[in-house]
Amino acid sequence: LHLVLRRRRGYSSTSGQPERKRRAAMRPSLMRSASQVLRRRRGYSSTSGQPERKVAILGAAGGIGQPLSLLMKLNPLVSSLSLYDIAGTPGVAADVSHINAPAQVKGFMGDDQLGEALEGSDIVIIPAGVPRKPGMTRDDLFNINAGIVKNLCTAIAKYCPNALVNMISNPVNSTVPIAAEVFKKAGTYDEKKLFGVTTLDVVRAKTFYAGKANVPVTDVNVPVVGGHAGITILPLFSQATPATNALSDEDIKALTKRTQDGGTEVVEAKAGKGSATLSMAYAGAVFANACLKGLNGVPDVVECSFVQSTVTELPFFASKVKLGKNGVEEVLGLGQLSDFEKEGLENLKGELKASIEKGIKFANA
Ligand SMILES: NC(=O)C1=CN([C@@H]2O[C@H](COP(=O)(O)OP(=O)(O)OC[C@H]3O[C@@H](n4cnc5c(N)ncnc54)[C@H](O)[C@@H]3O)[C@@H](O)[C@H]2O)C=CC1
Ligand SMILES: O=C([O-])CC(=O)C(=O)O
Repeated sequence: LHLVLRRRRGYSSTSGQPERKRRAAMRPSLMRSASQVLRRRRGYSSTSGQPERKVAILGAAGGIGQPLSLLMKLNPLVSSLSLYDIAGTPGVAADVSHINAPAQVKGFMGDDQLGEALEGSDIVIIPAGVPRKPGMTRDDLFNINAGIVKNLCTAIAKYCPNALVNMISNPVNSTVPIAAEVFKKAGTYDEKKLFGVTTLDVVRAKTFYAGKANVPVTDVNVPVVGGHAGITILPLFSQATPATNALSDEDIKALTKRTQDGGTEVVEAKAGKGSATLSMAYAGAVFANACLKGLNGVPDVVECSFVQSTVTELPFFASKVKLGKNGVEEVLGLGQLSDFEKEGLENLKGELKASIEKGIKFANA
């Protein structure tokens, strides 16, 4: 009886090993080791079979940086995690490095370690810079954050010009154009590799829609287009899935406004102690994971992001983007818009254009 039970559970009647293992053991060992050597030479990990991927986080000791470091350490697609900040990274790196997940963690602090932090990176995530306090707009952060982003991007152009850049630092509507100009000047600009992270807008739109439409939040998808500040954030609830006719025009207006003001809602609730950090770390990890999957050749990876674009007359615009082995594979169009969304689109263009131009002007000053 014991033997019959073991066989039913998938154990071989002869070796006593589970069938899976026994089949692997029968493969010619020479062929196996030759293919392993080849895969390792091509940059594949010897243990996971995934390509080796290095992710650097700049601003890793901050409110977003710390939980984002934790989430990226937990991502099985990351083999090397480089944590950079102007202060505090030795502690964050030591702490995160004790987690028994595969990524090798190293901390880097200060300008002279920035090059080493960046070298060989496949993805650089930038949550460096100051956050808002109540009463401020994201544009009020420009004076400090524009310079920080400019310096960090100058180093990226030098040390890892082929990396995908995930820009979180605000104002995203200006910091992404700043990065583009810095890379153009350095001769390294590739529009397929520069992303403004707008995933938190999508995360919020999904959560708020699910709550109002009373549908399971994990099933929900909502594209969010435009930019990442106030009215430039345009959720397309007419394209939300699962579709519902339970929402009135007033409901859609209220959901749109709540999504646009989501950042301010958190800033006010934190009452001077910064802006969204935990939900942003989650959103940043979702977007970086999508970039990693794209790099690794997973098909049909689509996320919204603020990228160089011809979807409208503006040079940068957030919309659905298909991610691939080189970053952006395709910038997808807006699809069918409701009249309310068409009006929102026209209304956002002035502010978004001005923010983009402000960034370009700063980088070239
Ligand atoms: N894209 C988005 O959806 C969101 C963007 N943000 C933005 O993210 C940025 C960071 O926010 P928090 O983490 O809350 O701020 P924080 O002040 O807690 O952390 C920022 C970190 O950046 C570091 N830093 C400053 N200058 C640096 C430099 N030159 N190189 C490397 N690191 C440097 C600081 O030392 C600090 O550890 C802010 O600009 C905020 O507005 C925040 C939430 C959402
Ligand atoms: O509102 C802020 O300042 C931070 C941010 O971008 C967001 O939470 O969407």
